Formats: sequence, structure tokens, C-alpha cells
Amino acid sequence: MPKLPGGPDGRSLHARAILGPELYGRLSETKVLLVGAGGIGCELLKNIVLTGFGDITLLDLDTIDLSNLNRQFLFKKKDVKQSKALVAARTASAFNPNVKITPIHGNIKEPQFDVAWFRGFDIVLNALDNLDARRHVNKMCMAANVPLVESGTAGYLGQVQPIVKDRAECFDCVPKPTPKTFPVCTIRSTPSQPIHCIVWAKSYLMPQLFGEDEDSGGELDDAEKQGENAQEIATLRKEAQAFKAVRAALRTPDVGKGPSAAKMVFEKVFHSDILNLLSMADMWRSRAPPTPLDFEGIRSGAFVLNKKTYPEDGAAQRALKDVKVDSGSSGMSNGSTPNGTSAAGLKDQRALSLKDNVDLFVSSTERLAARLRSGEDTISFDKDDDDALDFVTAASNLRSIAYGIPGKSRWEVKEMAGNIIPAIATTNAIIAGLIVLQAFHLLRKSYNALRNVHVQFKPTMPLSAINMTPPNQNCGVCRDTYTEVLCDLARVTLREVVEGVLGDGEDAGGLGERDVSVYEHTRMLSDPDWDDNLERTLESLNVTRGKFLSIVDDEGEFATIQVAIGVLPPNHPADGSALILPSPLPTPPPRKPKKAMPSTPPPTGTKRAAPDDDELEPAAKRQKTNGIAPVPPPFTPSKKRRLEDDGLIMLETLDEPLEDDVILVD
Ligand SMILES: Nc1ncnc2c1ncn2[C@@H]1O[C@H](COP(=O)(O)OP(=O)(O)OP(=O)(O)O)[C@@H](O)[C@H]1O
Ligand SMILES: [Zn+2]
Repeated sequence: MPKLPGGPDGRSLHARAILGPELYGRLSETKVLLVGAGGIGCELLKNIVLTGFGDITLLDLDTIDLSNLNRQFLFKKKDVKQSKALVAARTASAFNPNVKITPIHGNIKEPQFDVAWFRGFDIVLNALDNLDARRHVNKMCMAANVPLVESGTAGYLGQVQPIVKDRAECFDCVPKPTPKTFPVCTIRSTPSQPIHCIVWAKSYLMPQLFGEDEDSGGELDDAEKQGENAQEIATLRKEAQAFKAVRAALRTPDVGKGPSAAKMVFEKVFHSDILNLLSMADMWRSRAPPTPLDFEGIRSGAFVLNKKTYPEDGAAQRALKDVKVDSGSSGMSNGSTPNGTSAAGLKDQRALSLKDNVDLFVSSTERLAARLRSGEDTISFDKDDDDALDFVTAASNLRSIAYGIPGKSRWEVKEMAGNIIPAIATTNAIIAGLIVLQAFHLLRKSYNALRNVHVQFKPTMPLSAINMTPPNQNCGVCRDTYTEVLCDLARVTLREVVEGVLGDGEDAGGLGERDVSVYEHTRMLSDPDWDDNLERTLESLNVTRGKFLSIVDDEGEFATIQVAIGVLPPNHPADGSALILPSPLPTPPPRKPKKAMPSTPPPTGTKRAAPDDDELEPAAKRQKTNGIAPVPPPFTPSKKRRLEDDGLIMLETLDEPLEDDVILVD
């Protein structure tokens, strides 16, 4: 048998043969940032360590949970509650003695991970699980001009997207669907599906009882504005007011007299509130009315539906009669299930009877109340918090019973309330492999070889590789011009930064005399008619390290300049300038001139999906601020927005009939 070369080289024999000596030689020096050490992150860390990447920074904000262990194989039971980044780095370091892994237990959005920090990497690999963090890393990579490989999995599906500024779409070029929302009144008065009851328990009841004491009136104001039933809104307002008493009871030590706090909550939400809603006869003309539940009656087994009040044998009655204990899905039995077990066996997957749900409601409410009394200020839903999950399971099932909707097992509630699609280790492994392949193309600068790769549920074609699409010209992230200033935030003013970055007037080749508006994220800090903030320091405006100032040309002729805010270097002399401007100054490219309207829409083959309104437009009109404003809904100062400000009409779809004086924005 031929002898493999020994020594340190034997380990890399295959990798070197496949990658070639040039790329392989560079890997040991390549600085990689891996964001996320979860399902994909663990697989990916193993891959890059074994491939020969030599300098890896691994960042994750979380600690290890027991439920991670089925797929996040770098962790063991003894590691539960420890930092994911630290444990993953320790385990994976042992796979290859030549690797240096720097673990960071932190949030990638923290200010110290600023543009200069990102610029220190040759490539960034995302292994995240949420849109917000993904968008943040995408923007930082655009600002730092570092290639990024973005990825995600959902059950059997997965995707890898290589991103390189100006050559391909960034993560934000294509708007992402916003999570499904439901009308307030469906959730609060007229649920018809299990998910409506789960959302009610998780996002309404739980915050009302265990969250911050705040007025929920805003949501109802909005519903009213949207034309929802005024009488119903008035009833819901009264209902919300009445929460004060039960909130207080939950926070008061039980003195052993009077009804328990859990019973008070039950009677309010499953009895009185339902009676109130029933009094609105109009509402129940075309839909089955809900049934008020009777706490003592259910516990004693005496609870029966009042046929006089509910003459129709509606869905509520059917649910109450429906005894199903044989499966984990959608069953709800009426009787008690002996000793908390069922034919189905597994505790979390069994169908809960009405009495089971009442018992679970009481015990979980008491557990949560005890936590409040022992010092926890607020408790919000977390799928891994057993007390919270029990509460949401029981409360949503009780509401379902009241409304004649099928119930859900604890397991199903966890999936639905946590928006969880069960993770599949194999999909994560395939995606992690594909990320490395795309990373090689980026490191070789073989841009023509880059592909968006999808793992799909198609036995005939489980993988699809799609050619890269050029950036969306309207993208409010990658079409902007990025620059950076270093400054002493306490000394430098907004005017100094803005005028410094714009430079001289147009005669001297700068943008200095143009009318601009300045934003920090969604906050407007100044515009040509409003300069109150210009003499204020960045610190006083809460414009801190890691944030961006967006300088938007009011004429819309030049691309927006995004100024990343950094701090002065440690060796900067104390009496030195408070501001270091970029050199050369940024030169944003001109925007495409506004085109005359073509009479027909562009051919469908080249038409991009119209960006989602939520992505591009603020729900509220732009708001002037003294720097400490409430955060309005996100928006990116975009071309579309500016055109609207210019008085142009924006069309929802290209199919809308065009008026004569409308300019079509391409
Ligand atoms: N802003 C962030 N900064 C750093 N790490 C983040 C950030 N947001 C998410 N993460 C990390 O990204 C990882 C994503 O991994 P994964 O999708 O497997 O989620 P998980 O939390 O491990 O598992 P599950 O959600 O299924 O319980 C998590 O470890 C999470 O802590
Ligand atoms: Zn983009």
C-alpha cells in the first residue's frame, strides 16, 4: 500500500489536491467571520476547519439549549447553558491543530462590530436564523466591501446566496415576505383557526398578564382607523381596561382567601369577556357564537352547553363532544385524560381534554405568577420556556374550545407559536457544504462561477443552481455609496460630518452646495428647510459607533451616501482633530435620469418583482426628530420615496391604468 506522506502535510493532502496549491496556500491566512453557531454554523465550522481555513472568528449571542443537541453536534449535554461560540470553537479546534478560532459571545449588531471591524475579514459567512441580523450583516458587508455568503434552511428546503457588492444582488435587493399578520378583530373577537387562538394567547393575553403595564389602545386606534366595527372596538377597550385587576392579583401573594389569581384570569377571559362579545348580537348572525366556559363546572365535570342559549348544534358543541386521543394532531377530548398520559404516549404530542387544559392553565398561570412575585419584572413568550409554553398551549386551547375550533397538542403549539419549521440536520449539512463551495469561488474571484443554490423538495432535482442576478437598481442598501468617518462623538457636530463628507461645491467637483436631507436609520435629522440639529454633536443625537448617517440628495440626482460612524484610533493625539474624513471623499454616481413613460409595461421576462411596500415605504410620514424619537417602521430612503415626495404618483402594479402625467419608475 502506498504510504501517505506523513507529518502535517498528510492531513491536507486531499484538500490541496482538490483546491490546487494556490488557493489552498491562501486558506491558512484567509480571515473568515462566521456569524451563528447553530444548526448550519456547527456544520460549517467543522467544514472550514477541516478544509484548512486558518483564521476563523466565530460569533454567536446565544447559549446552548437542550433542544439544540439533536443537530448541533459540536455540543454535548454537559455544555447546556454555556456559550455556543466558545464551546463550538473549543470542540472544533481539536479537529485541526493548525486552526486559530476566535470565539465571540455577542450580538453581531453591537457597536464594536463596526465597518472597520468587518473590513478586517476576507469573507463573511452567515449562519443566522433571523431577518434582522441577516440584513444587518448584509449592510455591513456592503459598507466594508467584503464578500458574504448568505444561507438559510427551513426543513427540507435550503438556500445559499453568494453576495458581492456591485456584481450580484445583495440580500436586500429582493424584498422578503413579511411575517403573516391577522386583523386585530379576528384575533380578539372572531377567531376561526387554531393559529388565531395561538396568536391571541401568545401576543395578546400573555403580554397583558405578564408583560409591561402598557396601554394597548394604539392597536385598537389603528383598527378603528381601518374601519373595523366601532362597537366591537369599544367592547375590546373595556375588556383591556379590566385587565388591571387581574394583573394586580397575579402580582399579589396569595393569602389563601378568595378565588385564586388563575381562576380570576380564567373567569375574565373565558367567561366575562365572551359574554360581553355575545351581547353584540350582530356579530353572531352569520357565524357560530362562542361559548362562555364555566371554571367550576369544568373542574367538577358538570359543565354542559346550554342548548337554549346556543340552539344551533354549532362547532363549539361538536368540539366539546369530540373525543380524540389517538393522535398528536388537532385532537381535543372532553374528558380527563388519566394521569396525564394518552394512547398516543408522548406527553407533548397527546391531545389535551377540556379539563386537562383547565388544569394546565391553572398550574402554568400559578407558575408564571410565582415568578413575577419572586422578582421577574415581565415574562414574554419563549418557546423554550416551559411555563410560557404551557400557558399558551392551555389558553389557546381553551379559547379554541370556546369558539368550536380544533385544539392543538403542546408540541404543535410550540411549532406554531415559535414559527418553527423543524430543522433537518441533513439539510443543514448540505447547505454548509454548498456555502464552502461558493466561498471558494469568491476567494478565487471566479465571479462567473457563482451560483444561488437551492435545496428543494423535488426528488428529480434536489439541487438547483441559478445564475447570479445583477443588483436591483432600486435597492436601498447596495446601490448606496458607502464611506466612513472616524470621530470623537462628543465633539463633532452633525454639520461638520455632513459638510465634511460632501466636500466643496460642484464647481470644485464636490457636492457641497446640494440640498440634502440627513437620516439615521429611520430618523430624519435634518433637511434643507430644517437645520436645528446641525450644530448638535453626534453623541447628543444618539448617533453612535456602528450606526450610519444617510445623506440623501433632495433632487434625487445622486446616490445616497451612507456614512459609517467609527471612533478615533487609540493612538490619535488628544489635541488632534475630532474628525477624520475619508480620503478621497465619496463620489456617489448619478442616479439614472427619470425616463419618459413607456406606454406598455416592460416585457415580463425582464421585469423584476415590484418591491414590497413594507420594505420601501414608511407607514408613517417622515418624522422630524430631536434625536430621541420613537422608532417608526423601517424604511430605506429610496428612489421611489423621493419621487413620491416630488409629487409623482406611484403605481401599486403595472396593470393599473396610467394617467397621462404619470412617470413610470423603472
Ligand atoms: N444578532 C445575532 N448575533 C449573533 N448570533 C445570532 C444573532 N441572531 C441569531 N444568532 C445565532 O444564529 C444561530 C442560528 O442557528 P439556528 O438557526 O440553528 O438556531 P438555534 O437557536 O440554534 O435553534 P432553534 O431556533 O431551532 O432552537 C443561533 O445560534 C443564534 O444564536
Ligand atoms: Zn441590494
